Amino acid sequence: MHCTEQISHDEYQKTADWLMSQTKHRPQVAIICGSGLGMLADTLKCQDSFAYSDIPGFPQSTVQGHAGRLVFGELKGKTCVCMQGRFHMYEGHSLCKTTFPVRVFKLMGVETLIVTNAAGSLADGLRPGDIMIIKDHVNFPGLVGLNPLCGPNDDKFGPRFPAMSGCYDKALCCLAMEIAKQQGVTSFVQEGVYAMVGGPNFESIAEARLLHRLGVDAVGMSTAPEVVVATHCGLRVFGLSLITNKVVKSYDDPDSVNHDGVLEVGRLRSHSVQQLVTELISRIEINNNTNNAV
Ligand SMILES: O=P(O)(O)O[C@@H]1C[C@H](O)[C@@H](CO)O1
Ligand code: HPA
Repeated sequence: MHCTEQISHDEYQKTADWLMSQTKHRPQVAIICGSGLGMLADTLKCQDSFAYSDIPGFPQSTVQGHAGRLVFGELKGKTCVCMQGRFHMYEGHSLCKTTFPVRVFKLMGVETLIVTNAAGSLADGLRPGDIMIIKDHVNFPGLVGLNPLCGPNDDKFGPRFPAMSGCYDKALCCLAMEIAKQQGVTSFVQEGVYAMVGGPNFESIAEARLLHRLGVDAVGMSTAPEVVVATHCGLRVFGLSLITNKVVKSYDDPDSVNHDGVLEVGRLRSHSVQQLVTELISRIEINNNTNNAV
């Protein structure tokens, strides 16, 4: 399923053209909201909003906590587009479909992608409620060939063999840490490595121990394919995980994770996540790459 579906350049372009015919906003920054983090769109001013079901070519969100709405608007002098709801491989979408919006954003002129997610912590120093700035990822599905870039390469988007060594922009990570200092929240903001697993089940204890031994700090079920596609087409990427639970690593630990708990931590930390992302966006430098504006 993942490697056989192909989406033509024209299909991405049609969706981008349709959106640009419906809104006057020309976004420079795109935000993908993780589980329970849809409130990031609430800060946008002068909003134009579209249900995914009304956007030609867009997949549908099926997960609770992912509203399924694309919101355009202004934030601190930047034009943004925000996905209130992302697509996951475990929903049955092909990886081309889960990452479809990223290429549409590229065609609309977006330069910077901000990805957010809910994740479970493996590192002992990461607690529920902490914000982890993603410095790198382990794309487990990608390592076994479940990669949105499988199939014929579209050279108009990027090269056949893109490097991923700098896929999370170092300068943006540093800027976010600096902002965390200025906002006085360093006690719950730190950097780490995110690993994507396929889901939809949470990890077994043996799996959790394996991930821990491999040096993974937090685990989730998304983000890496979006970042791979964004990096391939030259977008600058910033990512953060909201740690919503610790991953159980001991057979003696009676704790157990569930999706409602994940969403609840999102609600509790929404203000801090919003403040960090808002300030980051206000301080991002834009190149005003207008090649795709209509
Ligand atoms: O979209 P994200 O990665 O934030 O969602 C996480 C992973 C699962 O979809 C869900 C589990 O609670 O939250
Ligand atoms: O513990 C987790 N594992 C995988 N994905 C998750 N998303 C939120 N928490 C978790």
